[in-house]
Amino acid sequence: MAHAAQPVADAPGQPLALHVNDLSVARGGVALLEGLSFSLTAGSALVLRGPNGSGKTTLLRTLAGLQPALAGSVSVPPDAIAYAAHADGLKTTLSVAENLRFWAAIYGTGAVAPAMTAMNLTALADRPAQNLSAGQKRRLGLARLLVTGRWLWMLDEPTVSLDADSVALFGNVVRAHLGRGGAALMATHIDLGLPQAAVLDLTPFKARPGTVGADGFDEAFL
Ligand SMILES: Nc1ncnc2c1ncn2[C@@H]1O[C@H](COP(=O)(O)OP(=O)(O)OP(=O)(O)O)[C@@H](O)[C@H]1O
Repeated sequence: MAHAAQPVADAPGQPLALHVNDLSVARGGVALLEGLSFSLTAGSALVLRGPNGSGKTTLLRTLAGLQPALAGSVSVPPDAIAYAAHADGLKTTLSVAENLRFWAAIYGTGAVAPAMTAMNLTALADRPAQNLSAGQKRRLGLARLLVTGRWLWMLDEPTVSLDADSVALFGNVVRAHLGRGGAALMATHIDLGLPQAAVLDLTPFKARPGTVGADGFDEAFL
């Protein structure tokens, strides 16, 4: 019987760590990955690799709590995770600074100015998000990570639309996050220049053909 991944709190006094055990994930009623186990500790990064359609986004969505797992356990609850998806999720009529203040209020943090500085947004602080270029929107979506105060970042192709300088800027942001004891799990084809990053190839965890995933889960609002 399929069941959702069970969040398990990290043991008190232990360093922050993500432990994924025997996880199976599906999308659209088709099982994609099965028997996946890995760990990610504070201060480190893990890059997901696998061909298009192999399930990198599906795995990140599952860990972030946007869809249930078919089986397995995840040691970190979704509310410890900051997820930067393909979509930037901006409030289009709010300015850059207002977007960040909005999220900072949601997450209970206040550090908007450093987030704008880190992603080179200060000069754009008063511009409505709907008037930003694609790369500027992406910079704002990524700056949001900094105001979440969450230690575990999950990044789905974070560098899409970014120019070389912005990729380097974001690499610095992730490095600083790791240096503060954060961690990052990411699907990316671009080298962010993270010496701490390990690679997890999802190919060996491809679900057997014909394996049927959970059905009837409504993704319409996710
Ligand atoms: N909303 C959806 N409904 C049904 N199937 C979907 C949906 N979204 C994605 N899929 C399918 O799920 C599979 C895994 O997609 P996913 O986006 O997780 O792969 P990926 O490894 O991130 O791919 P890419 O490298 O192209 O970004 C693909 O076959 C895709 O067509």
